[in-house]
Amino acid sequence: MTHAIVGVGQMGEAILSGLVSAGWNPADITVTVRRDERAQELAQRYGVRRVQLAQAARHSEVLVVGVKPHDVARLLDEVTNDLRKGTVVVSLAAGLTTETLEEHLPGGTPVVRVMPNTPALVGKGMSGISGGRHARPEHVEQVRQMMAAVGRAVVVPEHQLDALTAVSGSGPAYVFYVAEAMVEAGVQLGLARPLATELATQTLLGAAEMLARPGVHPSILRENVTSPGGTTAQALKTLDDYRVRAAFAAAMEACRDRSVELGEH
Ligand SMILES: NC(=O)C1=CN([C@@H]2O[C@H](COP(=O)(O)OP(=O)(O)OC[C@H]3O[C@@H](n4cnc5c(N)ncnc54)[C@H](O)[C@@H]3O)[C@@H](O)[C@H]2O)C=CC1
Ligand SMILES: O=C(O)[C@@H]1CCC=N1
Repeated sequence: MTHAIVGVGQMGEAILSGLVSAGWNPADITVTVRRDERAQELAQRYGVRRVQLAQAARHSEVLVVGVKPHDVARLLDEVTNDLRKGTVVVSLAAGLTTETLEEHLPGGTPVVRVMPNTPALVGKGMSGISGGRHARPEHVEQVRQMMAAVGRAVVVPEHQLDALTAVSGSGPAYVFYVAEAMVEAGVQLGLARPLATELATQTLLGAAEMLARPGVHPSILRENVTSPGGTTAQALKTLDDYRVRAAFAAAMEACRDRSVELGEH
């Protein structure tokens, strides 16, 4: 019995890489990909075996569906006749509800919806997890353990997954966006690009580690950097003048709404 990943793109590979780095035996993981070169690449990089979709459906304990939301229904329809009774189907797709997923699978199939993020690649992922109608607590726990191997994983009521997507699923992109903005601004100020990149990256890394310590709050950490009448106060006032906080609220609301919309089709 294996864990199968069907559709190994950005997110599927991040989870695969995280699991192998966490010590999972590659022999226990199969991948289903369309292109031969991709199969060879994944075999070389992680030591995993490629299987056809029907075989993944027949022999896996957990089948992770890592294709784009609009490809999920077609894939589940293809899988449904071969699916082993008891296989837990895991969807990574933004928006798609467990109810929709269940409609494309044999009655009684345990379905677990996961909203991961790409830092799973480096073992620092953050996943939200919800079980469908036929997922028993042990199925949800099995998936939680898989995602906990590549970072942190929380079980949440399904209606919260759209909002969770806006914070952690899409969140790494906001951080990369901030990193880009800081690097470009540093270059504008006359710093060489490699130096600006090193300064911004190490600053984000250090700040994130400080945030992750128990009992701290972002507001206190920010205050600790902000000397009265000093440089940071000027920078933060300018961010407020540009309504960056409001922009985050609007961006994350749009993200949540798009997740809901993806689930409606
Ligand atoms: N990229 C991210 O940061 C996150 C993505 N997700 C979700 O993960 C899923 C995948 O997203 P990405 O990895 O970004 O997309 P991607 O486009 O990088 O990967 C999807 C992969 O599925 C493959 N594929 C499509 N149909 C297939 C089939 N029938 N058989 C085998 N392979 C097939 C494609 O060739 C591609 O490699 C999406 O549903 C997305 O909503 C969730 C959280 C974060
Ligand atoms: O942009 C997307 O739709 C996916 C889901 C969360 C992150 N990436």
